Amino acid sequence: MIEFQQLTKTYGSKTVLKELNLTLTPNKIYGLLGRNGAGKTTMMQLLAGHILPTNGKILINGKTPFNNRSILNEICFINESGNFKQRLKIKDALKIASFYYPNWSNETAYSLLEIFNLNKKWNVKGLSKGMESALGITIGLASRANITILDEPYIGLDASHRYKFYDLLLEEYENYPRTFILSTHLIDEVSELFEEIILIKDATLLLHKTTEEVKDLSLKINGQKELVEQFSKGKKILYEKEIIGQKTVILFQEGLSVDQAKAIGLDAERCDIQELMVYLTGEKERKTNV
Ligand SMILES: Nc1ncnc2c1ncn2[C@@H]1O[C@H](COP(=O)(O)OP(=O)(O)OP(=O)(O)O)[C@@H](O)[C@H]1O
Repeated sequence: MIEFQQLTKTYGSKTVLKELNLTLTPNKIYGLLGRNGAGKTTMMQLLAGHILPTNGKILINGKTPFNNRSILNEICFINESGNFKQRLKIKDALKIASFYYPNWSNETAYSLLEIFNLNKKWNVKGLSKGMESALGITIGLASRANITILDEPYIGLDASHRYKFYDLLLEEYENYPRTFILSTHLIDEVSELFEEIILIKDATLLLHKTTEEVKDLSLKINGQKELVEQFSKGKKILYEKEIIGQKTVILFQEGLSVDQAKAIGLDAERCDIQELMVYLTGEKERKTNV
């Protein structure tokens, strides 16, 4: 169980996270989402015990991770870069990780190296951005850490390797259930993996729900302007666009029915997560349409 309790992190006068409360139950794949600078990496650094909160607490099974070796051995945090010392060879990086993580799987590590076309004798120093990402993913998955945090580790990976990674992640998760926390801007590719979505905006938690719940809060309707406006009246509008008498609106609130919208002659469907995140985290959020 992971608990963020009234967690605040400031850097100088900047509040990066403000009185954040969040509880994560074990063995799920979480998507941590938000715009650039929203505070995702900071949250992950706090969880991984790399930094201390300014106020509030972060607890893993009731204990603070900072300086707590037994908890930290259960957490694998892979960043988008800079995970490994440049002077190491790949095999040394794997060896160090194997000492650190009690559930480490050498078999998984070496099979992933093969999948990602990495040679254990190569120096970390000479790796391309994509290769370094592949090494990060290899260690992240082979660690079998109870809490595996992947902060945009796909940077530089080509599409075919990214999709391979998504498959491998699911395979690992099914065979060895554990908590994965993934931060990404490639939402359309990854959102199917997420069981729950955590959305950070303006230093606060905007939303924490299952992926299905988030989708069910949305409704994209399209049709004759008057009909769309009639249906939208009193509802929260995230987005609207009008072209020659036709209107498209994205609504976001509890209790929106696809069938009800269709019954009055509108095209209606749920939104995909990528589209929703764009509008939910947008600069301007539309108020309720009255
Ligand atoms: N060590 C630091 N010192 C000062 N400011 C910091 C520090 N670390 C992060 N910040 C600031 O905190 C804010 C949140 O940064 P963070 O890296 O957590 O965002 P993020 O959501 O991960 O962004 P991105 O999606 O771009 O990676 C940013 O404004 C950043 O400049």
